[in-house]
Parts: sequence; structure tokens; C-alpha cells
Amino acid sequence: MKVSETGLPGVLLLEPARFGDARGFFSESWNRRTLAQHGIGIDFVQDNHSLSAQAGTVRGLHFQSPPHAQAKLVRCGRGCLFDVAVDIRRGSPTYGKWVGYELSFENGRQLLIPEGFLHGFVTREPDTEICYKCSDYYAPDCDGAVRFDDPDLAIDWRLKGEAILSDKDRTAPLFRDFDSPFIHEVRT
Ligand SMILES: Cc1cn([C@H]2C[C@H](O)[C@@H](COP(=O)(O)OP(=O)(O)O[C@H]3O[C@@H](C)C(=O)[C@@H](O)[C@H]3O)O2)c(=O)[nH]c1=O
Repeated sequence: MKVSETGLPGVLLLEPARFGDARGFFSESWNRRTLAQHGIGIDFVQDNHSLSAQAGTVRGLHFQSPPHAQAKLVRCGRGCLFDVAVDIRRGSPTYGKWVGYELSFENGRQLLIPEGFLHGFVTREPDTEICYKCSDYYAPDCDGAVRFDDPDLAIDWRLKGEAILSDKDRTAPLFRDFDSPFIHEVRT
């Protein structure tokens, strides 16, 4: 397992080992002990899986507020997607900054997104599946969103045409009108 830091402290890129043979490959997609050896001790309680039929489908940018904030460990089960995390911890030196990585069935990469970040993705291929572990249960009352194409966030989604969106995501608030429930904790 290779673990790399990203431009946002706490957001990590994980590359689990793959063991290829004549049949295909084997890979441990999640191993609590291996992650603990890398200092990642998140207690995941829910696995999510969604399919997006068309390339250019955007889901996000989403979060759940405390007390049901979620850390997420994201991977692509089929196809290819561009996965994005945005720091929304007020007072953070990287508040409003984003990172994005291509996660695909081919590359097997995973993105670890802690609490206090927006999460979203765009699919690059038809019939793309995303699988992610969450550290808290779905809590619709704590569900929130920010517009994926917000001009202040200026995320480069590299979309070729119009994004395919849910009604919720189409009407999400702009970042400047968004009152983040997260505060950056300074560790001494
Ligand atoms: C997220 C979620 C949704 N649902 C239901 C609610 C709704 O009827 C249906 C579709 O929900 P949504 O439109 O919110 O699904 P989607 O737009 O895929 O939402 C997801 O987007 C990505 C980017 C995330 O990071 C996730 O946390 C989640 O917010 O599924 C659950 O039952 N459990 C869940 O955990």
C-alpha cells in the first residue's frame, strides 16, 4: 500500500498493491490494520456504491454536518472518474482549496477524505461505478451541498459538455453563500 500526501493536509492518495496472474488480479481494497500502520484509524460504518450511466455525470459537492460528519474512502469499481475534495474548515490555511485525482478501475487508486471537506466527482466514462466507505451513517437532515461549478472554488472538472446533475445539485448554493459548520482545529 502506497500512501501519498496531497495538496490538502489530511486528504491522502492510497494505492493498494495488486497481485496479477493469469486469471486477472487480487487486491485488498480495505484493510483496517494496514491503514492503521499508516496512521489512519477511521472507524467506517457504511459502504456506498453508485452507478452513473453517462460520462460527464457530476455528483457533488456534498457533505454531512456534525454530529454526523463523514470521512470517506473512495475508489472506482468500474470505469473512470475524477474525484474532488474541498477544504471547508473555517480558519484552515487551505479553506476553499481543492484537490482532484483520477480514480479508475485500471489504476485502483483511492482517495481518503476526512471530515470537514466537500466531496464530489465527475465520471469520465459511461457506466462508471464508485464505491466508498463512510465513517458515519446517512443522515438526510445533515445532508448539504455546494455548487460543483462555483466560480470561487474554480474546480477544473475538464468537462467536455454540460454536466448531468441531480435536481439537488443543480440548485445547490454558491460557496460564498454557504455557512460551513466545520472549524479548523489547531493541534498543539
Ligand atoms: C447518500 C445516500 C443516499 N441515499 C438515498 C437518498 C436518495 O433517495 C438517493 C440518492 O441520493 P443522492 O442524490 O444524495 O446521491 P448522490 O448524489 O450520489 O450522493 C452522494 O454523492 C457523493 C458525492 C457523496 O460524497 C456521498 O456522500 C453522497 O452525498 O439515495 C441513501 O439511502 N443513503 C445514503 O447514504
